[in-house]
Amino acid sequence: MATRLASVPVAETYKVHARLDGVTRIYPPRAGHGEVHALGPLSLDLRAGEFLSVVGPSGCGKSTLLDVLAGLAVPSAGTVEFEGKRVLGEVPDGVGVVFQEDASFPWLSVEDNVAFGLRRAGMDAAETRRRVDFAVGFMGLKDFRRAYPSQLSGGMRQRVCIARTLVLQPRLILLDEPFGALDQQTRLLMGDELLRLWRETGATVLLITHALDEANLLSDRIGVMAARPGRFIDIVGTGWPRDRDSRLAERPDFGAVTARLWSYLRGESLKALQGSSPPLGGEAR
Ligand SMILES: Nc1ncnc2c1ncn2[C@@H]1O[C@H](COP(=O)(O)OP(=O)(O)OP(=O)(O)O)[C@@H](O)[C@H]1O
Repeated sequence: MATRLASVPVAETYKVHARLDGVTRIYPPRAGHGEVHALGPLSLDLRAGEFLSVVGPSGCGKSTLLDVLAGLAVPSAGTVEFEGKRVLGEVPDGVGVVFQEDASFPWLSVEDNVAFGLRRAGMDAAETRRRVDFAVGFMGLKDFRRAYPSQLSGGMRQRVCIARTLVLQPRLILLDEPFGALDQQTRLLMGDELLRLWRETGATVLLITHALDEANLLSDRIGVMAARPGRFIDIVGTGWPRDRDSRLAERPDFGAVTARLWSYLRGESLKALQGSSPPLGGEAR
């Protein structure tokens, strides 16, 4: 039986884990540019314990959606809730965020990087050690715990960043293109790691990605966004088993889901390139 980081899997406690309701985000004008209507109106119910990916053309508002859900950006209209409480301008307890860029601190060893957030929060040394040991072992970094980021590959540095989020015992994990800078093979292996993390912690996961195959492989549902301002065109359910891994791509029915995603995105990507988009409803529940 695998060790769970969260003591009770979220799916046993909540049905809807996080909710965006009629959310828009408009960036104010800045030097030489008018305001930017980046997002919405958009609604989404994130189901407890699911793995949901979001895909969409470049600049359609995916990162803005994640920032608003994480409490890192305040919506211009609409509401955001996590575990039934309003999210108001700060990352709620229980939410962990992983970004694309290598956010490890180069002057700290792997274990000090992983312990950083816990120490800053004033956690006692014994509990910090227990959690760091678990996260370092879970992410396959045991032999590198005293190494510095400059001594690690890009994939391993990204493991450090995930371990740093994992020690916070997040019940909702938000990832913004976490594997964007990695080569294809490392990306596939990291995808398998992420699936294992999702299964064994029982957390809810929302992943932003450009890679349609990655979204297909990893997800229970895939939200497809229209060109800016980002709204959902559709939420595609994959129906894949929970104990999936990258071998899923060998199934004959795998390609049909990716093809469906691409059929949506082809037109939207062209619109994004041409700088226009049609009015859409934006409801996805
Ligand atoms: N701070 C800001 N001020 C003004 N406009 C912004 C700001 N941040 C983002 N934008 C604009 O909002 C739109 C959505 O940006 P966002 O980064 O959310 O899109 P994205 O889908 O994540 O893009 P990509 O796929 O290229 O990473 C873009 O047109 C972007 O230029």
